[in-house]
Amino acid sequence: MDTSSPPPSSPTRTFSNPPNYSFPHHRLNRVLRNPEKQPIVLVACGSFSPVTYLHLRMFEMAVDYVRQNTDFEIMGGYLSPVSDMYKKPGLLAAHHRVTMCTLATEQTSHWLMVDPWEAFQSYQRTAVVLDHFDYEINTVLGGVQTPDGEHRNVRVMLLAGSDLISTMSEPGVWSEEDLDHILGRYGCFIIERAGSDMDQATDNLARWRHNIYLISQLIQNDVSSTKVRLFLRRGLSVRYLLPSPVVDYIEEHGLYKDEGPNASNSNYSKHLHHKDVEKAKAEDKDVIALKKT
Ligand SMILES: Nc1ncnc2c1ncn2[C@@H]1O[C@H](COP(=O)(O)OP(=O)(O)OP(=O)(O)O)[C@@H](O)[C@H]1O
Ligand SMILES: NC(=O)c1ccc[n+]([C@@H]2O[C@H](COP(=O)(O)O)[C@@H](O)[C@H]2O)c1
Repeated sequence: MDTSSPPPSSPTRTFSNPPNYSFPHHRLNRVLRNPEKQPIVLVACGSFSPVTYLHLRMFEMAVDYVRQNTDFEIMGGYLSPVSDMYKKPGLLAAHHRVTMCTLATEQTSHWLMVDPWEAFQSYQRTAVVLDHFDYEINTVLGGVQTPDGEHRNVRVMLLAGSDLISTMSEPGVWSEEDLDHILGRYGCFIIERAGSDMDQATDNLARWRHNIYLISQLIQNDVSSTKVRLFLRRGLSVRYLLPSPVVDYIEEHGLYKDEGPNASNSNYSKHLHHKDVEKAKAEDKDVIALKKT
């Protein structure tokens, strides 16, 4: 899939919703605690196949960073699982991924939510996904209020790992207009990821530096969905790497026993990111190590 085709500008954007869709906002905080702060919402886009504790930890790391280093106040956090049309290897059907994310957020967090908007329709670029959040929160819901009842617009911000941000310097993956839209208009928090150099990842994004917040992982965690899928294929335990309800769901439905529908997807591999090549190499090494045991 060519993920870099040029966007329409957001003011004229119209959004197509999946059938029976309604924007989840049951945990969105609608009143700022501190009127001096700028209200923000965190959005993590990804495969979440399956969701891991690390995906959830990213939000908690962002909370600590925001409190200690910024004048933002976080009003809510969303996981936005990608569409099946993304056709990434290992991508399980959207209904399973959305259910696992919902189990994880509803049962282990009191503030995170899952938005199934992009999951249940054609592929939507990240710039469009952020516009959708902006539209739902600021236009449809009318933003948030200060304790005195004054209206405030919420700033939508992307939350991502440094591997994702490093793909922003790879030709053909993101369009320049989308980068300007995502990093110029919205901004992002980048979580350090083992094996991905944060400085290198952001070197080519210098013009948007003021909108890019780098968050170091003080406790290193390199759990990835790829490794979890590998373990499951090999019949190894993944308990305590993922929330228990997610492990139970995987077991009940016998998920990830084989490589999945997009295992040798040449369409995706045309745009295979550098990080995926590295992951595939690491996975090969892990398979060899596991075979020896
Ligand atoms: N260990 C990690 N450290 C930092 N960020 C991470 C980590 N794992 C995932 N992320 C981030 O979480 C977001 C969602 O990622 P995604 O679901 O595609 O995860 P993934 O674990 O990289 O998946 P896969 O292994 O299938 O490629 C991305 O922004 C990704 O960079
Ligand atoms: N041009 C784009 O909008 C673009 C390009 C690459 C990845 N992404 C997004 O990044 C997320 C994670 O992708 P990967 O799992 O391939 O790293 C997905 O939600 C995907 O839609 C968006």
